[in-house]
Amino acid sequence: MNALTLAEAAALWRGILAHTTHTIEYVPPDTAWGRIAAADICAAHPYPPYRKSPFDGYALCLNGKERSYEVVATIGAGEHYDEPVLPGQAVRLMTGCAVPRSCQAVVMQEAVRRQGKRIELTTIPLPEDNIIPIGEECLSGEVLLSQGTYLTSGAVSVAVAMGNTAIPVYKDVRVLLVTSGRELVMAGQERQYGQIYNSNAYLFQQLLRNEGIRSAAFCHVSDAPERLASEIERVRELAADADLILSTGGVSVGLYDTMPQLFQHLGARELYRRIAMRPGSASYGGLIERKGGNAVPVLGLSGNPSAAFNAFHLLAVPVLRQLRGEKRGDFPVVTCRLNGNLTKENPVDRFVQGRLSFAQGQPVFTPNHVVTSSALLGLKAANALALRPKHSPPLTNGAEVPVLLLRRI
Ligand SMILES: Nc1nc2c(c(=O)[nH]1)N[C@H]1C(S)=C(S)[C@@H](COP(=O)(O)OP(=O)(O)OC[C@H]3O[C@@H](n4cnc5c(N)ncnc54)[C@H](O)[C@@H]3O)O[C@H]1N2
Ligand code: MOO
Repeated sequence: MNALTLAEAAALWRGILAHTTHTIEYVPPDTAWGRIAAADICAAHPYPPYRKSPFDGYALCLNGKERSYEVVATIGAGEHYDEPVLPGQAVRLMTGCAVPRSCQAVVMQEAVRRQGKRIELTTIPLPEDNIIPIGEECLSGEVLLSQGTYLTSGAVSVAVAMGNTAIPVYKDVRVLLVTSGRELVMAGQERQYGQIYNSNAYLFQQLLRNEGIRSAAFCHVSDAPERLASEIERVRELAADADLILSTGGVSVGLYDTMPQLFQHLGARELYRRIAMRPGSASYGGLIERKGGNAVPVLGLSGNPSAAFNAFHLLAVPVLRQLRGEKRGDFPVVTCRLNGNLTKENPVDRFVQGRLSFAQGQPVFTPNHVVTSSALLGLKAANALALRPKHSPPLTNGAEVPVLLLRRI
């Protein structure tokens, strides 16, 4: 059986996906969240675009050491006052207002005494005091978000703030998610003895959303031999417009582990059948060539929940990010103090599931209570994987351990 290390599999996918053709489309900002910038997104104007007041107060046309000013106008944010303001005159203005051109400083309203149309300053400001200059944060034409950036809500807000109305993004990747096994029932269905809920379907759908995939096509196959032919046809139809096929379960050596067979019928060329890591070693990789289009990666991940979670992050996320055109898609590695013991032998690379948290400001890794492939309950809080390379020694409480944080930072 063809087993690769995780590094070998990752390099194999990187090489294959380097040939991916990405299509650009322009979308309204409210649909850009989670998409990947398909071009550098630039500022259409400087920021701020005008001399801006950070306070509710008064803009002054300075008049030497004079403390008494005449208030000649009042403006709110969005309004502007274009009449000349003479030395000794002031304009009452609100936070965010454009400071009138002939004013040199702003004073907060708390720093003046107002009487009728006049104000009395408690201190005399210097020129440019309390005025945010044009272009303090960026100049017109500056690159705000480079091509390949994952668009967070903050990134989208910046693009909008800087005058971008149509956001260039890569056409989204269509994912087909397949689960397998007669023992599985969906939430809300009646569970018979010997059956369990199809929790991976819900796990993967949300993990895909975290990656910006709003909705994935979903299909469950029973793994019953007598249904294989019809199920292959059903998956074939759904797979016709998929850019990535992701499955969980049915990839090991059991009699009913029929996913590799199913993938073969879809025209997949097998790349590997096993990854030298724990958990998640039961893992299929394949590729379906498409005439005139990108080849479709097929990732058949283990059905065991913990193994599936690990393999999703370690194998599927890098593939998905590259397919979507994201640059810099790696998870960060954080050196943590171990809160617990990692005593298992490591005959192959091991990725121990657990939670990264902080104690007195220092990162701490707490392994899940049960760390087998089939473990389930640790998933409720797992956000990290401790890296235990092949042949690395056991670690005890308090030791330093490198940890992959399964989050974008
Ligand atoms: N004789 C051998 N048996 C097994 C081997 C082996 O090398 N020789 N490998 C073991 C390893 S390691 C793993 S991991 C599992 C992987 O099995 P599959 O990926 O084929 O998955 P299934 O057999 O379909 O299911 C395994 C386990 O997970 C449960 N499952 C499956 N799908 C879901 C789902 N969508 N939601 C929740 N739980 C799911 C399933 O009921 C099984 O309990 O094989 C070992 N066996
Ligand atoms: O593939 Mo299994 O998850 O190694 O444990």
